[in-house]
Amino acid sequence: MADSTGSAHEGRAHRDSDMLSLRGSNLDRIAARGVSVPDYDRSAVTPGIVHFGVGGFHRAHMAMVLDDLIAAGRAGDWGIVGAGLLPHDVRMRDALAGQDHLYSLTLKHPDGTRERRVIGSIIDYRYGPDDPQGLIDLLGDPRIRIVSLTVTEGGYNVNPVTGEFISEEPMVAADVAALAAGELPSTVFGYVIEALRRRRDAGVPPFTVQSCDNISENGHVAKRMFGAFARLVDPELADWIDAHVAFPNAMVDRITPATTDEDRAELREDVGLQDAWPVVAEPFFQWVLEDMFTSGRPPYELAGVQVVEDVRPYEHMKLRLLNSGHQGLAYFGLLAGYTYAHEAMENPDIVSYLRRYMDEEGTPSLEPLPGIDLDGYKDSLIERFSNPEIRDTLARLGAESSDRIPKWLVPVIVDNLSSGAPVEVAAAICASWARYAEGRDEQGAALHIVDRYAEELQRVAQSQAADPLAFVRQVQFFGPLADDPRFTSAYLAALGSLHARGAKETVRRLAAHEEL
Ligand SMILES: NC(=O)c1ccc[n+]([C@@H]2O[C@H](COP(=O)([O-])OP(=O)(O)OC[C@H]3O[C@@H](n4cnc5c(N)ncnc54)[C@H](O)[C@@H]3O)[C@@H](O)[C@H]2O)c1
Ligand SMILES: O=P(O)(O)OC[C@@H](O)[C@@H](O)[C@H](O)[C@H](O)CO
Repeated sequence: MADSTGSAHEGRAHRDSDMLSLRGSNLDRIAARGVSVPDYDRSAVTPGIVHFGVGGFHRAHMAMVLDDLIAAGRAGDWGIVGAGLLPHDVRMRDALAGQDHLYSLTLKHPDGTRERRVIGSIIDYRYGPDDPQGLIDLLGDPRIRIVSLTVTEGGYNVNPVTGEFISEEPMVAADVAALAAGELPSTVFGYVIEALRRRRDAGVPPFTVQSCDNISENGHVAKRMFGAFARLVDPELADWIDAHVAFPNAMVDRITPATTDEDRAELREDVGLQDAWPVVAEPFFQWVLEDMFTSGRPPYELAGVQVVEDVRPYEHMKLRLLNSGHQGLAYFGLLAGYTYAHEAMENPDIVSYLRRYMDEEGTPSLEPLPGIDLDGYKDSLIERFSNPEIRDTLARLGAESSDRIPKWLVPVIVDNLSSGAPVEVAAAICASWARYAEGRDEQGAALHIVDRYAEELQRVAQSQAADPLAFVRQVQFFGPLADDPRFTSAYLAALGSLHARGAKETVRRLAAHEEL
């Protein structure tokens, strides 16, 4: 395995004349500066995986695992070809193309230590619109045995109320029409389904579709959504996919904030390395993966992946404690005037209120987790959220809330209402989203809401002075919660307190179990 090199973040200034650009021919010189580099022959690595959605997370997680395995001589035929479909993906195409598809990964420890390495497992990158036929041909190549995804929660096109595929989504409808007319696709659904059709017709075994997104039962969701798209195109193909293509479930975990210019500058100053798009992440890593693959898989377990029969309990633990905990941090934190996750975690009331959510509401909604030290897990979440080096922004955690709250937090509330467990803190988190969606902070400054439904959310939130339940009556996000008095009484108390007393005092009361 390629060892990562630990070093303190020294702030040592490298001069411009000293600067190394990241490319294959510079790897020895980069290694001499204490950064571990791929010590395998990258030209001998052949493609086995096409990954859609090469962002920060894929490069901090799955691509690192493949880099470890290739370095260990166990996955030379599992090189990754990245694929991007959205207009902004040209930036990733150009950044990677300019550096032989290499990039650096920096793990930031809470004590300021950095572990830096160069990852070599991404061997090529295709931006779909440049050459759709080329991408389809690649997906049809028998060497490609896995198509993996980090296309975000919204990328699966699920109607949050019905759980069904949104077939009228314009890009999707256009792709269904394109495939019916024998034209090339443009969405991930179109590429994957058309490639599977071609493989079936050519007698090439199908690839596995391996989701790495933060969605409960992500494999099942992917199977249903890709299946629904296929059914719109060709019901027989849909039946064949249903019978022959594996969609394993997975729980994935590593906090990976968006890369900043400071991260690029730190790399130049500390190492003298010029990387167009480095990745930074926390040291913690977890990947629990269902062992269900259509055409083989890399020996993931040799690189620290937990390959198991049933992922669901782990997924629920993570989505309902970590990701819902992030939602608990984001809106209260932003309203209280914090910018970074670790800054908000310096407020002991925020820590206690989050712990109350995890202990009293997240935990009772979980199924038994034999062999898991749940208290230790929750302690570690508090530590991870508090890591001052990660500089994860509350804005990142609070973006696309309409994809996150319904998938992570609403299920906790629904389960607890049916089991009789408490929902006060989860209802307060919903209220913090509603208050945040009004678009003004407590000083009256504008909040920049990043959400594909931002306009509608803001319009509804601004009507809640007159109609305080308006926000949770949006059934597309909250289902029938507005009809349950146990939920609405807690929600209204929290929303009223946020308006009357502000976020910090509301959190203090929640932490202290005081009336709102
Ligand atoms: N960042 C983390 O801490 C983290 C941790 C665990 C899991 N994840 C999962 O990974 C996902 C991506 O996170 P990231 O930090 O890499 O984000 P990112 O913004 O860096 O990358 C997201 C990628 O997905 C692509 N994408 C988005 N919508 C798409 C669509 N409809 N079709 C095709 N491609 C689409 C984007 O173009 C981009 O390439 C998250 O949404 C989450 O599900 C992230
Ligand atoms: O990236 P998202 O959209 O799934 O959600 C934001 C964060 O909660 C998430 O990225 C966590 O950092 C991550 O799930 C940790 O593994």
